[in-house]
Amino acid sequence: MDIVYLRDLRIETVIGIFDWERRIRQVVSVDLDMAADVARAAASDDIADALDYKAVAKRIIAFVEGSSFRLVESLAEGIARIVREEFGVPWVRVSVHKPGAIRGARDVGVMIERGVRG
Ligand SMILES: Nc1nc2c(c(=O)[nH]1)N=C([C@H](O)[C@@H](O)CO)CN2
Repeated sequence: MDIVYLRDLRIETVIGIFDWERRIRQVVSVDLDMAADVARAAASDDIADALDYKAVAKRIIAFVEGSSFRLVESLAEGIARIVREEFGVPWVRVSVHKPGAIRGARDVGVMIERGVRG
C-alpha cells in the first residue's frame, strides 16, 4: 500500500489538563500517514482519483480548531476517525505534537495507528 502524507500541520486549539490551558489556545502540530493506492491517480493524472491531501487538511483544521479536548490522545483519536470514515482511508497513522509543553523538551505528543494497512 502506498502512503499519502501531511507533515507539521499547525493548528490553534484549546488543549490541556490544567485550568490555565482551558483559557488559552495553543498550537498543535499534526502529522498524517494515510494508506492509499496511488496507482490510479498516477495513471490518470486526475485529482478526482487521488486522496486529496488539501481536502483532508481543510477538514482536519476545521475539526481541531473547533475542538477542546484535554488529552492529545483524544484529539488524535478524533482525527483518525475522520480520516478513516470521511475519506475512506483503510489505515492511518496520526501524530499530534504539542511543541513546548514540557520545559527542556522540544516536543511531546502521541502517535496512534488505526485500521488495517493491507
Ligand atoms: N499522555 C499525556 N500526558 C499529558 C498530557 C496529554 O495530553 N497526554 N497533557 C498534559 C498537559 O496538558 C501538558 O501538555 C501541559 O503541561 C500533561 N501530560
